[in-house]
Amino acid sequence: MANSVVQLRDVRRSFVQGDVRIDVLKGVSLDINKNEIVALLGPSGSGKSTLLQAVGLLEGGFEGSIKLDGEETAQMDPGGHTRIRRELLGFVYQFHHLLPDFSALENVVIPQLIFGTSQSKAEERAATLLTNMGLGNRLEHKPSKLSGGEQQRVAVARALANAPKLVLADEPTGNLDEATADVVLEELMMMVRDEGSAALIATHNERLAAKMDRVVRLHDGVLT
Ligand SMILES: Nc1ncnc2c1ncn2[C@@H]1O[C@H](COP(=O)(O)OP(=O)(O)OP(=O)(O)O)[C@@H](O)[C@H]1O
Repeated sequence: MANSVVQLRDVRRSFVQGDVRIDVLKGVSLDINKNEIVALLGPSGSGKSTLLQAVGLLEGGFEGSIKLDGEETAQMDPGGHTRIRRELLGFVYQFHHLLPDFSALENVVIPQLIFGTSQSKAEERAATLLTNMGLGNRLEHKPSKLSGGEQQRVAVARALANAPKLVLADEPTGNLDEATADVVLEELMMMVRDEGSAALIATHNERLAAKMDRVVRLHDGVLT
């Protein structure tokens, strides 16, 4: 479908260890439209991270069809997956994973340089994104000089640096106190909307999920 950034059909994933087999995803189908922000809820261990890994092309071992921006990724080689991750996707994790020796600005510049953007354009965009996240006066600060919420804002700016069509976020505010989590999530959603991206955001927080465009729930290996 022309309007869908994500189209999953009957995605399955099992883990086998010794005699034990766990069927985590038992036939997940999902469409996410351009500009749509979808909350992914489900109890601990229900497979939210596993599903994000499938959509993020971060691991193999999945069955079914995973179309991203209309392209079938299931039979692609790892080079194709790397290209799609770079061109289409942005990631935010529960822990920021910023580069500790680099400033906030540099953390948002570096992925753009890897993408092939010029230094000056990358710096300009990084400054704009960080300013929009309320960090205009913290550009030169290293992560250790920033609070948890500020670090996560930098991680959001970094995820959006290459203008991804889809942001995948795994418990992006799970490590923050309630008030900060609310603000950072609002900002993440605002930035995703401003950038014209879509997002799939795994969370345990029903209240925050209710602020998104749509809620899907993983239960017993399928989405409801
Ligand atoms: N590499 C692996 N090998 C074996 N089992 C795995 C592996 N990765 C995940 N699992 C299992 O798959 C199930 C789903 O895990 P997953 O991390 O996707 O759940 P989740 O919904 O994200 O959980 P949480 O909310 O606690 O982060 C769990 O039972 C987990 O133990």
